[in-house]
Amino acid sequence: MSANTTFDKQLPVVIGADHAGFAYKEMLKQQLADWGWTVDDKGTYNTDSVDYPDFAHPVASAVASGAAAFGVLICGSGEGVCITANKHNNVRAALVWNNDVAQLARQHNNANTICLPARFVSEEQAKEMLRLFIETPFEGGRHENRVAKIDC
Ligand SMILES: O=C(CO)[C@H](O)[C@H](O)[C@H](O)COP(=O)(O)O
Repeated sequence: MSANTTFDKQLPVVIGADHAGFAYKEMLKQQLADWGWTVDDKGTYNTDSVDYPDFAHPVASAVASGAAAFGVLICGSGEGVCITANKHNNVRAALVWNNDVAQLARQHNNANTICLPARFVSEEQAKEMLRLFIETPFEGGRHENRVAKIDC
């Protein structure tokens, strides 16, 4: 399986998770490295109970500043990290739970951060959704103006 990209491969991918997403983060880090990405891991680094904003904010900051090509966030439902990341201007974090949503988040929303629900999808599903997210380009057209209106 390849992962051709629509993102800038000169930049690292930034990744973060809470305790519920830790195992998936480790698995996805390896997958991203196998696809040729440099990965900037913002934690957490074990399964001790933690607060998801402590990891979602650093990931979102790296995406917002342009230091990262895109962000990957994982928690139990994906909701906490997604809500947190979307507080940052220039971050379009998408909660992705199936393959179609992974593609639509890129095609229609030009999402630059993928949020995955570790407690509700398998590791294989998570990998495939990440691959589709990376490989799917933004469609532009009628979506350009809508995306431009998101930040406030
Ligand atoms: O933020 C979340 C819910 O929106 C995440 O799913 C967290 O991982 C979850 O709340 C953690 O739950 P726990 O009972 O503290 O493990």
